[in-house]
Amino acid sequence: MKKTARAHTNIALVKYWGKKDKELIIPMNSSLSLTLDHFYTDTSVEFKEELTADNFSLNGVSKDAQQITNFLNLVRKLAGITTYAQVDSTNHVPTKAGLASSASAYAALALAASSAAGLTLSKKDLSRLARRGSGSACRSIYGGFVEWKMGTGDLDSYAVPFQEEVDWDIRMLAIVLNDAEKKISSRRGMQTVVATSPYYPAWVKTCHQDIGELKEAIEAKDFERLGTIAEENAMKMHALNLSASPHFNYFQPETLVAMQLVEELRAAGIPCYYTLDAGPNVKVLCLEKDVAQIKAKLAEAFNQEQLLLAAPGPGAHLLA
Ligand SMILES: O=C(O)C[C@@](O)(CF)CCOP(=O)(O)OP(=O)(O)O
Repeated sequence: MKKTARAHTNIALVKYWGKKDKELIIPMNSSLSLTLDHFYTDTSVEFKEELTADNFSLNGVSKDAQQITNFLNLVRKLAGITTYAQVDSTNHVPTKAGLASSASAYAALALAASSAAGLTLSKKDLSRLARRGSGSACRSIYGGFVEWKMGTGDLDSYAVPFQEEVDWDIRMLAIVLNDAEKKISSRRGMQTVVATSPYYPAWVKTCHQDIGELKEAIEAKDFERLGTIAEENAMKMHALNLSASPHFNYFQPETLVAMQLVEELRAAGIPCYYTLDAGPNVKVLCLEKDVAQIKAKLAEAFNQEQLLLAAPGPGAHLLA
């Protein structure tokens, strides 16, 4: 039976940037993210006896299905089936531009594939399954503020909702600088820093502290504190990249221009903070009431269609 699921991407405020176990995708530290409404993936899966291999299409274009097959093998094992599947995915996320399209993609695939295979997984087990596709995907099973508890292995490394109903006018304004493929994949980037950055042990320690303080800031609705923690955590993550060997970074000239404009806005009294992932895009954390002024300032360097506004979004759910 064909099943279709929708999952939204999430942006980490305390980042996942390094694996303890590459095969099972166990992280070196816990992370905490905000699921967004604007960017999502719709994926349908149908297991069909007549297929002789898995078929995969992305945005209507047939793609290599190897990664999908590796993931579906986990589902087939759980369900005790050997049938191949037709998988069709539509991404409403600028692909591979650091907007974590893999997060929404694998969360939607986990839900659609497990449902189509006749499984009714708990959200915990759905999060564990999504994690095997892409680490950050385990957080997109839930909406709002979500914590990925690092755990020690496959059984206890999964996301839990921290605050699914966000009654706060917090917004994320993504400045899409370049929706081309990013230079260094997240997978390769984090592998390099774990192996070579002298700052890596300090990163793990600081994330543990940041998560505790971030939770306090969310509970207190202290936006300045939340923004400061998120912005500084992102900079610490990118410091790992700059201190790796070979060093690398995801910045483009426009990335620094965007960061500077946000700093000028803050100096003018508008609370807004930036975060960056494995791409040149800058995401501005702000409050609904300040969006117009922030967009006006960013217009100094970017046109309006580059500015994508997102609010807190829902967890993964079946559409059909
Ligand atoms: O989302 C975050 O916590 C921070 C990042 O987005 C980068 F800034 C990491 C995303 O890594 P992902 O694509 O999940 O890696 P995978 O497990 O190797 O597939």
